[in-house]
Amino acid sequence: MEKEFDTKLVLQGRNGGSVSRSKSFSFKAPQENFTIQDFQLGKIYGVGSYSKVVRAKKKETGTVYALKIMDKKFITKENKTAYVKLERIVLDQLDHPGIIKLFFTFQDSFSLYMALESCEGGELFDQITRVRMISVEPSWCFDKFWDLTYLHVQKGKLSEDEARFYSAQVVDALEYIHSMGLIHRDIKPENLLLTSDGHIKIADFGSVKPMQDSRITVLPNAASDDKACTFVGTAAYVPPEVLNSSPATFGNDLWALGCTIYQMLSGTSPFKDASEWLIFQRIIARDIKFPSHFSEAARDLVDRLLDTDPSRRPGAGSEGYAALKRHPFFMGVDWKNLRSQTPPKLAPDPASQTASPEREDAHGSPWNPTHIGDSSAAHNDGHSAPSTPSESSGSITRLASIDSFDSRWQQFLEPGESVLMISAVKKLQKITSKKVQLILTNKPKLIYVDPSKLVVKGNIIWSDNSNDLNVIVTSPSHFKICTPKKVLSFEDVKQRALVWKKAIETLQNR
Ligand SMILES: Nc1ncnc2c1ncn2[C@@H]1O[C@H](COP(=O)(O)OP(=O)(O)OP(=O)(O)O)[C@@H](O)[C@H]1O
Repeated sequence: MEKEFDTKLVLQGRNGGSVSRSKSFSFKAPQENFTIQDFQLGKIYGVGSYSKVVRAKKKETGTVYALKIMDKKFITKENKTAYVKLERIVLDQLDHPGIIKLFFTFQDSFSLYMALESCEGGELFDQITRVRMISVEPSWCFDKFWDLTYLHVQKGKLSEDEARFYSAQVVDALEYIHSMGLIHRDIKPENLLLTSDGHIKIADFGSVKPMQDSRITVLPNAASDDKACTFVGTAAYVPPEVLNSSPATFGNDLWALGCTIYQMLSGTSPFKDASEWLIFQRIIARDIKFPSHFSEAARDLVDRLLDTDPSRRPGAGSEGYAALKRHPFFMGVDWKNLRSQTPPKLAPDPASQTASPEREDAHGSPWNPTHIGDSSAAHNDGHSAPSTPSESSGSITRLASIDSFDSRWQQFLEPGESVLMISAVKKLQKITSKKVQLILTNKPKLIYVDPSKLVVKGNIIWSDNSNDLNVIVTSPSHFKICTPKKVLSFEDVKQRALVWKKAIETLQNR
């Protein structure tokens, strides 16, 4: 697949229209002849819809990279080739301290590998939601079993100073991305990564859209789709005009920035609901509630960024980013020296405090890469790399978006059936717990699936009657699904226990 990058170029000229010419294109980040055996693999940083990102130390040099591993067959099957090519070529040409750097790529028969700058600080999402020892929340303590959990109450949001620091760095990087004629289209706290010293880097250019006058060289077949009825990105951050099939603009990212700042300050995205459909209704109705602790400046900035008219969002008008940067929320920000400012202290990942990053993944066991690379005996069909959610997927929960919906779960649906809510959760037993994918569909059907073996482990018998099916929330992340025959306990690390309850009840009362 990489060879195709070497073919004919399409250069998109500044004055619109595209110019095509034949030329061998040389990447800044070279295509190397490395193999996966040249790296010592460590923990899994994260799992995307078509990739797995792993900490990888080059044995020869000791340099640590974030290796984005993509299964060729899966990418082809899912028609993601254009997205992968575009991400590769865009990252190759971007050069900004606030953007993940691509160092080199390589491939083998099964996988494509991108060696990215590693962000040891994890996702901004985790900084927002990370568990901290703060206080006991008495109202949640009615279940003795969970008492210990409540000694570790989540702070769940950032201070305004922290949010200002991070959002200024995002604004700075976004200004650069937009100045290059690119729309990122998937700005959200999961794609804002932190270096070990706490600075922000924008990642995941898999949804990027070059504008007509982009300064980026785009290769044939690498431009992402612009089909009227689909959107790329993630449901909760998608702007209303995209739902109305308007063409993409820089304003799309500014809306997502508004949602992200709201989330930093409140702990949740502004448009939250039990299903994509309900989220879209809220977005279209611009149904925003501002928590009372928001300062006047924060509220005003978010309110303006979430303007239904994309051209009125600060940063999108004729004044460009100057209008955004001089907003009172950013008062005191030294825009020229952002990267030399002292970042907020990172809340540590509890799992990594006992684990050495080279040797252990986030759950305390070394990642076994048997399913990747040419030399792998286990990799006989090429389907397993990104298509298995992995042992770390418990922390990669997200609502499905139309475009990024993970096709793995489609096999559990009948024709015409669609997913209303899906989470990687832990099914809690007396002393053990098991990672499962909990899936609620419009049938209605409520099942949980073993994410590694991709087999249904349980079918919770549906009833519209709350006497036969009800959900008891015992904490922000813990809930029990009760049927006359049994009570099943789950933990959703992304604290969506109430969302699950609401989703099930909404469906019962439809
Ligand atoms: N350079 C990096 N350093 C550390 N972790 C990373 C890095 N790049 C990605 N990750 C982690 O891996 C996850 C998946 O990566 P990425 O978002 O690029 O994959 P994707 O398949 O494009 O995802 P998506 O489903 O959002 O399209 C990220 O959310 C992040 O947690």
